Amino acid sequence: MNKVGVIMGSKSDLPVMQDAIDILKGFGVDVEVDIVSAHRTPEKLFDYGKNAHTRGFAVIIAGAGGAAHLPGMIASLSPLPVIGVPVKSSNSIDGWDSVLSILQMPGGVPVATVALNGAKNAGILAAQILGASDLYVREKIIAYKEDLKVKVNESAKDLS
Ligand SMILES: Nc1c(C(=O)O)ncn1[C@@H]1O[C@H](COP(=O)(O)O)[C@@H](O)[C@H]1O
Repeated sequence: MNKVGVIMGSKSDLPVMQDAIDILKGFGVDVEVDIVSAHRTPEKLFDYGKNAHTRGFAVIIAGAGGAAHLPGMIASLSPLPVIGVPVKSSNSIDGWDSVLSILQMPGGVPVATVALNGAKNAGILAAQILGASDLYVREKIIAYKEDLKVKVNESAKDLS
């Protein structure tokens, strides 16, 4: 099965990015996690972006805070779909710096951007991309959606 690469600019992003890792593992998807920084490890960034598609990855989730250039730079180098997770880092401008850095990509280089700290949705979206051609993962997504519905309906029962 194809893997999902989960990368982040710093280990300090891990508490947020863990949500993507957990949900993907729950769907039975292989995940490889790494720290890659456009600013601090530019050579590693270049190598990762150029070679991810030859290493068995089908989708890349990239999370970063502040001047979050990691997702966009990976998208510029890789033919794979890139999902960007804006992370609200400790010295951020309320997370807006990261949101805008990841969201406002120039035409031709898309990054599918989720909400601030929205790593869980990034994981679900990555699984859905795999599920377009992988029946096993698709069935997991269908079951997940069914479970969401059941939980909401059960929570509504408690109201009366
Ligand atoms: N935005 C980037 C990039 C990048 O875009 O390549 N590399 C690190 N960072 C971000 O800097 C913040 C603070 O990092 P530290 O906690 O290590 O100081 C993190 O949220 C990281 O994603």
